[in-house]
Amino acid sequence: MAMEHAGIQEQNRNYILGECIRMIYHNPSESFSIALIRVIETTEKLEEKEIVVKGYFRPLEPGDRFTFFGQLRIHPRFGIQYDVFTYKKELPKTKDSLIRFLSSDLFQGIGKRTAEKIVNHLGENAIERILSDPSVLDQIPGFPDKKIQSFVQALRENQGFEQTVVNLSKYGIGLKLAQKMYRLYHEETVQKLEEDPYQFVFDIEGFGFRRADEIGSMLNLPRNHPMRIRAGCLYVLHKWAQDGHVYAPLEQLRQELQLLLNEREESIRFDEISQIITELSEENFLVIEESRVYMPSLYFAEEGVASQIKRISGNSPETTFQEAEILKVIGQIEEQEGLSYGEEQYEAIKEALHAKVMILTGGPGTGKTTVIKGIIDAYCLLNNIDQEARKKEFLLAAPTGRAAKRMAEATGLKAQTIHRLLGWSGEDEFEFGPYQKLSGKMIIIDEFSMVDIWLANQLLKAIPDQMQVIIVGDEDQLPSVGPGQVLTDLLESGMIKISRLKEVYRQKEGSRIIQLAHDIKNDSCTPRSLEQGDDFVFIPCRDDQMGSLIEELVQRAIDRGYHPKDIQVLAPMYKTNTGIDQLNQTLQAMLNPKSAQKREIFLDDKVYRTGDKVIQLVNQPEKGVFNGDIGEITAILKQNETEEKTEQIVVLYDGREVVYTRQELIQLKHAYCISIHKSQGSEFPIVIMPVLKEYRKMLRKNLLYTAVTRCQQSLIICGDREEFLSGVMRENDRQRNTTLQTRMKEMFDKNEEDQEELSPYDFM
Ligand SMILES: Nc1ncnc2c1ncn2[C@@H]1O[C@H](COP(=O)(O)OP(=O)(O)OP(=O)(O)O)[C@@H](O)[C@H]1O
Repeated sequence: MAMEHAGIQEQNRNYILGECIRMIYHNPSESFSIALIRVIETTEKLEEKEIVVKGYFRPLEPGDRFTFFGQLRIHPRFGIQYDVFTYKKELPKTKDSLIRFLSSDLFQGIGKRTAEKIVNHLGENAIERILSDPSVLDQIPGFPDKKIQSFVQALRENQGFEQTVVNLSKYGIGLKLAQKMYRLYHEETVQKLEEDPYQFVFDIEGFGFRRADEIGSMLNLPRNHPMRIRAGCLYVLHKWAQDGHVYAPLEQLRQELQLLLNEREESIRFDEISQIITELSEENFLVIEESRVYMPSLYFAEEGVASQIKRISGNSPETTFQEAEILKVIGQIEEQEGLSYGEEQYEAIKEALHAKVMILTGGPGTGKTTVIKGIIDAYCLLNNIDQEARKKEFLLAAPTGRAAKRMAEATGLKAQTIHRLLGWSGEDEFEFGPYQKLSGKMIIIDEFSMVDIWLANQLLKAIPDQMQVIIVGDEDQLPSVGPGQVLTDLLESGMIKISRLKEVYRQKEGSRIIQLAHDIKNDSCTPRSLEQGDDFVFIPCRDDQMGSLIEELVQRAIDRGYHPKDIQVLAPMYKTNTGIDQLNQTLQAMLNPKSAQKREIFLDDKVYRTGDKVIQLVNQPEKGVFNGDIGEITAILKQNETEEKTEQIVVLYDGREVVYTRQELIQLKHAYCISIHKSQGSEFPIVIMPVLKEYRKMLRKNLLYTAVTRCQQSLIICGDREEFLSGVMRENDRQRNTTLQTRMKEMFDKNEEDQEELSPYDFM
């Protein structure tokens, strides 16, 4: 930000005027470029005659002259480079060069004579004059309107973005953000910004209220301008949603807003703020209910979840069974599976057979997956459903690909991500919803703690009246990334049948991992919980020793016969000294070092090579890969080796190959170490988990619980014992502002008082 604001005083900034020798790299999707230039003139302390420039700019042609404004940096591997903040194409300045430029191939239909006329009439800054007011061309004799139009268009295309970049840099806006803005408003970007900088807070991700506010000040917009207060209000509300809340308390919203708006000792009054909040609610930009303020999409999603659950619960299951019949089939299944269900497990299966909507909950290893399989088997035996029909009658889904895969492995049936099940298009559209419902007899959704209020609403809307719904999850896991705490609220609403599993089955004999998980859950973690066991060890270690300790631990696991993909390092933060990024570099160098046999491809400062373990960062339903999927780069193909004549990177996910273009590489990250948030819904044989002082602000009960419960066989926590013990005592961020519990009660009470009344949300 400090650097971006340097753009405001362009005159005083250091620059390099240079001529492009050649492009080294260009990523079209982000317009990220690296080029080698010859230095013509510079104010930087630079002795080199050639330098690599790097930043978000379009590809340059050899010979193009630009002035680059930026900062010199020493790259650890590539030496001295120039990080470009903004740049300016050097327009031809002399009369002759201007005529040559305007009559070049860039501008169809402009010959030398017309170019001369333009320059004679408009002078040496003809281009700037035409761009700021194309009507100046009316003065040119013999220049027909049609030709003017196409010329101005071509000139704008050629100069527009660069011109916009230069103008935006006066407001401290860097190239990357300028590109996003330009994509939306093209040549009108600067005009739009100068009319209403606050609008961009909502239009453009990464354009914060504070930035808008600074620009507002530069434009001398009054500080109590309604646009400013409105943008501030929605901004504060968005922040609450980003923190997981469904609503903000009105009083707190007002106070935060007043603080935000009066940071520079303005005196925007409470009543002015209240007035704007009322207006926004009248215009449906927000919803006020009693003393709570909601973004409309969140308000309606909550209403939707409550009303859909009421709708689905309103019917009875198609068939019911006698206890004796159930006992008989359970006996059969127990024999077949070679186990004996515990009391709670048996009750859970029985409840599920008869419930319209039920939640199956319990900590790790309590048998949730075993019970899911039991429910399906019992249902099929009781209803005479054969193996083929099973595939149609049960819908199995989970929020992540990994969790869905585990369900599929456990049940032998197809399981998919919720997004895929609902036919998500990749935009905001779903194939299945209120007008086209899913079909089948029963839906089972695992890892429900990860489902936010928006997705829960979307899912429930698509469930037909007759379908039985089994929601499975552990409320002590991290809450959903998106707003809401749907699982917790549904559990506490008292309106849904719940089967709680408490007895632990996994590694029953002396598993320290499971013991530790339960100690965390029950707030009874002490130094004894960290004592060594067959499957657990805590290794004390200083922050600065962590990198080499983790290398050593990984090496030891490999020596014991584990494959690197079975070993997962989990950490909470990306950018710290021993953050995820740094650990990935260390582990990549150790597990998949550079070699003549391995191809490489660079993205920004990262190198990806064949054999690298990578994680997918976003949902890509059309390719069948989802956020959190982990795979391995199996091939890197050059342009001339592919039919499409593009560079390609092939990643293998559980036996399935997915092809990425170079532009799509930003969807991947190295996965030797991944974030605990991204590990939700996955399990790994060996988990190594650093716990350091530098992670302190992230260390919380539910984060550590989630990490510990990802481990199947061996858990190694290393670092600071005190940080771990105080982290597990730090209350998790479960206290999210939501009203789902109340809505469930209201909705169900309404049902009892007036069975016939339908809520408008039944149709949403
Ligand atoms: N009644 C039982 N008798 C014997 N073993 C059992 C029983 N129930 C579960 N198990 C075993 O305990 C282990 C954990 O069970 P399961 O995977 O179903 O639990 P879970 O609650 O789904 O765990 P997680 O959420 O951690 O994946 C499995 O190895 C399973 O075979």
